[in-house]
Amino acid sequence: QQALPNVVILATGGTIAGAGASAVNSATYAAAKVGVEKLIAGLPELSKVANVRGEQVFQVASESLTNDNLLTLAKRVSALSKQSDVDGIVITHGTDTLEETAYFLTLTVHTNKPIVVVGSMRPGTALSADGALNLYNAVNVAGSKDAMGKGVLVTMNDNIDTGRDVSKNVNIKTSAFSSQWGPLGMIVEGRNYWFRAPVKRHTMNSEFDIDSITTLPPVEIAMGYEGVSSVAIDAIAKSGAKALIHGGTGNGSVADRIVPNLQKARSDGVIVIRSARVPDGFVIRNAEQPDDKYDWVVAHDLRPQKARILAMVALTKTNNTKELQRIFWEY
Ligand SMILES: NC(=O)C[C@H](N)C(=O)O
Repeated sequence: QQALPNVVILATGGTIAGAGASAVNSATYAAAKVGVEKLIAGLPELSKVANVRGEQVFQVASESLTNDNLLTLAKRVSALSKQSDVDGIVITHGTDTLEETAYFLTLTVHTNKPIVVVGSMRPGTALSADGALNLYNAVNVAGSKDAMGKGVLVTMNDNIDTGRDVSKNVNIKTSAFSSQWGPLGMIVEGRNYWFRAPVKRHTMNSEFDIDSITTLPPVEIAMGYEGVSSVAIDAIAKSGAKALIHGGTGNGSVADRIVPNLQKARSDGVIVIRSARVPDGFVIRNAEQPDDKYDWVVAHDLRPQKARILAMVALTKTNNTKELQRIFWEY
């Protein structure tokens, strides 16, 4: 229909494409089973809000996605966003790493058009399955003029969150996703209600562009915990990783016995980035550790898995630690 927006659904798998043996199987099921055409056919309400077409990009549970998958998906999103017959793009995705893909797209796709990443916590075969409404909301937001220029968005459980801030904070339950700095708004019966807009650099305003990124450097994560040893750090430093994210305790603190190992990693050329394992953590530069002296970078408010995404993207442009720190403040 001419008056309706054109929305493309890129399907990648996950629980939103999952199927269980019975309606009571909300947690025991196989992810990534149902194809995109069947997802669309199962939701006739979509045809009233947008001209929808689907593409099956992958069919995997999101915990198994790779860096190459990320590049393939982002390049497809970028190409579609340049087409005049595409008004918005929805990506159906498993929820386990949805926040990482959403942040990667936020950083690398240059467009004002709405990009919405969506998943579900229950397979479509389960009682009170959440995927249909989440997808309906995603298509609505992707086809909305008022969603333009707000970066990559996530529509889970009636909320509209930014791809940058949102994380999976709960499993099993449908209230899985939330943002440290709050949602941007919510969607009810196909209408968007906005309350705030992102201020961190994203999409059109990003210095990174997926069209000129061909590979991502290896970046690994080592967690901090009581009784931590240097085993993970030493192994990562020797692996050829370009950066090591330390998911530190509390304010991104580092056990005194592993500080020399991190210093050694840095002097061997590995970028050391201090993050916090606290879900709503925040790392202050030169608090807890003398980052200037050690030439380390701090991850600002990013969780280890989000810091890894930004580090990979940033390292495609620079390995200067001052520049990397600027990037961590700005994105
Ligand atoms: N709810 C989900 O989608 C979980 C699933 N393991 C996935 O990420 O693909």
